[in-house]
Amino acid sequence: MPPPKFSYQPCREFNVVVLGPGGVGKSCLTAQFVHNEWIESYDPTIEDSYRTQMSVDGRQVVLEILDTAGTEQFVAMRDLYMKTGQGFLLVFSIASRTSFEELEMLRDDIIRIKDDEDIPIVIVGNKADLEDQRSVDRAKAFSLSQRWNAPYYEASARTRTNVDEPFVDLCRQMLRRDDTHDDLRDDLYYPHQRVEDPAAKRRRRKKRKDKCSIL
Ligand SMILES: Nc1nc2c(ncn2[C@@H]2O[C@H](COP(=O)(O)OP(=O)(O)OP(=O)(O)O)[C@@H](O)[C@H]2O)c(=O)[nH]1
Repeated sequence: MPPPKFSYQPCREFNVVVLGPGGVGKSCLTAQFVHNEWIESYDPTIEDSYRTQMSVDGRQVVLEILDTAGTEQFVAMRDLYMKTGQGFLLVFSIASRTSFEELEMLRDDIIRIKDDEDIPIVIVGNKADLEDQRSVDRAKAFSLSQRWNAPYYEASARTRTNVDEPFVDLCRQMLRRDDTHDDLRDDLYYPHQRVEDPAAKRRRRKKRKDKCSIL
């Protein structure tokens, strides 16, 4: 019998930033995702970070999640974390039209600061349990999602509905982007070499990504 084949899958680490206006449920979504806990009280965030590990399509991913402040007085740090973020969860409340309208400006800032139109973004309409208070039509949110080419999820941190899905989707986008950039880097390293020994390629990639530690 031939020996089993092992394919090396390095662990990836990504910085995720959770953005959105104040009170839309960014902290609650993050706490549900990371710790499976529901927070009833409202305590405006200044900045909290979480580290968590997950498996996406069989690949190990470590996420450094930054839960940011939605309240105006704390937004001065925005430029800094937009620079370091590799994926963004843009959260609004389906019960607040203004929170939805504010997302446009946030995305513009991300694109301006990162100088890149193709950044991994997922839009989350939170508080979906408050259907009777809905003031943002699903169709409106979907049309934004199409315009930005960013997936849209309706979620409820309260009922833990669609809490994991946006994070997983964002991971997939970041992994895809990382893989593409790897291939581009490989072409730069070996401009004349069309076919590289696959084992050498794997060793080189392993060197680049071995920084990831298991939590
Ligand atoms: N009904 C309902 N309430 C929610 C949901 N998510 C959060 N809340 C409530 O909304 C309030 C604000 O939630 P937070 O998670 O603190 O909001 P935030 O976006 O982090 O707010 P800032 O820290 O000011 O940016 C809290 O009282 C939560 O209990 C949800 O899915 N449904």
